[in-house]
Order: sequence, then C-alpha cells, then structure tokens
Amino acid sequence: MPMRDLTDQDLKTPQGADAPHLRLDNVTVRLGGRPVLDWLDLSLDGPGLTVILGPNGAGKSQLLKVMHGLTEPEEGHVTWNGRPARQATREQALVFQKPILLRRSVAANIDFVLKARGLDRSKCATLLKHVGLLDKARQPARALSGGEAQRLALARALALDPKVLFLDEPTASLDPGSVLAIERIIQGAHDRGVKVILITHDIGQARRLADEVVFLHRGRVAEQASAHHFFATQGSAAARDFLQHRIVV
Ligand SMILES: Nc1ncnc2c1ncn2[C@@H]1O[C@H](COP(=O)(O)OP(=O)(O)OP(=O)(O)O)[C@@H](O)[C@H]1O
Repeated sequence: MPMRDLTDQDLKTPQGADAPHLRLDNVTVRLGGRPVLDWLDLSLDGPGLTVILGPNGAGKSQLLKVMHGLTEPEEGHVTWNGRPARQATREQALVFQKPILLRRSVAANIDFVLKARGLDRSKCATLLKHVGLLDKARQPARALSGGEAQRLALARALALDPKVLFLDEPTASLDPGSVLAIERIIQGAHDRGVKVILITHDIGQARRLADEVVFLHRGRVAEQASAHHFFATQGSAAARDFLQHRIVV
C-alpha cells in the first residue's frame, strides 16, 4: 500500500465555484403501482448538513436515490447547479446502511476507487488513518465489524473528494461508541465544506448534526426548516407525532 505522511490537503474538498444547489420539481416515483414520491418539490441551497427525517416508508431512501441520480423519476426534474442529477454523480458519494465491500483487504477497497477514478493512490493510508482503520489495512474487509465496515465505507466515499455526501442511515444498529466515531467523521466532512445529506431515525443524532431538517411524510416534504426551528416548533402534526414517538398517520 502506498504510504506517505499526512497532509491537510489529502482531506480537503476541492471547492468548486458554486456551493451546491439542488432542485427537485414535481418529482414522482411509483413503485408497486403507487407513488412513493408524490409530486415532490424541494430546494437545498448551499453547504451545510441536511437531515432527512420521516416515518418508515415515507420515501426517504427513494428520495436519496433520486437526488443522487441513481433513480430517474417518472415525472419531474432533479437538477444540481442547473445540471440533470445523473450528470453530477461524479461529484457525489453515497453510503448505504449496509455497505457493500469488495472481497479484498481494507486498503484494497480504498485503492480500488482511487485507481478507478485516476486519483492520488498515496492518500489511501491517510484516509484509513482518518477513520481509525490504518492498523487493519491488510485485513479482509469482509471480516470487519459493522462499525468498522461503515467507517471503511465512509473512507471510500471520502476518497472520491465528493462535494456532496449522501448517507442513508449510516449508524443504524451500531453501538454508541461507533455512532460517535462515525458522527465525528461526518462532522469533519461537513466542516471541510462537503454538503452532507443524511437520513437517520436517531433524533439525538439529528439534533447533534443537523443544520437543516427536511421532514418527509407520504412521499412529500411536510416541513423544511433550520434544525433550531424544527426542533423548537413543528409546523405539522405528523412531525410533532414523530418527535413524540407517536405513530405517524
Ligand atoms: N422495489 C419496490 N417495490 C415496491 N415498493 C417499494 C419498492 N421499494 C420501496 N418500496 C416502497 O416505497 C416506499 C418508500 O420506501 P423507502 O425505502 O424510500 O422509505 P423510507 O422512508 O426510507 O423507509 P425506512 O425508514 O423504513 O427505511 C415504502 O412504502 C416501500 O415499501
């Protein structure tokens, strides 16, 4: 594995001329004969950490896939800085709740994406150190614990120097220590100017990390507000019920 000293530059996100601007207009996705995103409108402007909250089945994961350009909506448009979402995927990285790792070493999982994108392969060690996995570099990735695997998935995502990082429940079913370790990595990316869009069911995590909250209900944006405002005063009964751990209808 190529090794060299750490530099600040290794983890610095290249800043484009613009902070990212996302627009979804009238987005509809139907699955199994029913709309899971239903004429949805949403704008996310500038950097910061946006948390997407909502009950099970609200359409959060589908929304993330549409924003990332992985799924084409049947109706409507998704644009990043005016370009169709599918043309912006190389500036973005997505981490799923259950990371899919190559049957190779921990280091090879990072090296693979650096090589594939023609990026500086010598930053592999830097990234592994950043997520606390340098001592496991030569171990099989498939033997990592859930929390370690998720940290490797984050390192692999950060290897792409994304301007936007999509995270779909990255800390689900992890212990509190692992959750905090991953939150520190997410916060670090946010502090370096990466736009982070995070789905979580952990309200404490949303309070700790969010600059802005988007509350999704039945495939539509029920609320969008600064985190401070959202947690102080919810504008919809659905969001109030959600925060009070009541069943959202
Ligand atoms: N392939 C599919 N075929 C039919 N329906 C689907 C399919 N994938 C997802 N759905 C439905 O779409 C709806 C939205 O799913 P999605 O996974 O986006 O919800 P979510 O808000 O992320 O839920 P959760 O919090 O449980 O992860 C759900 O009702 C789900 O059952």
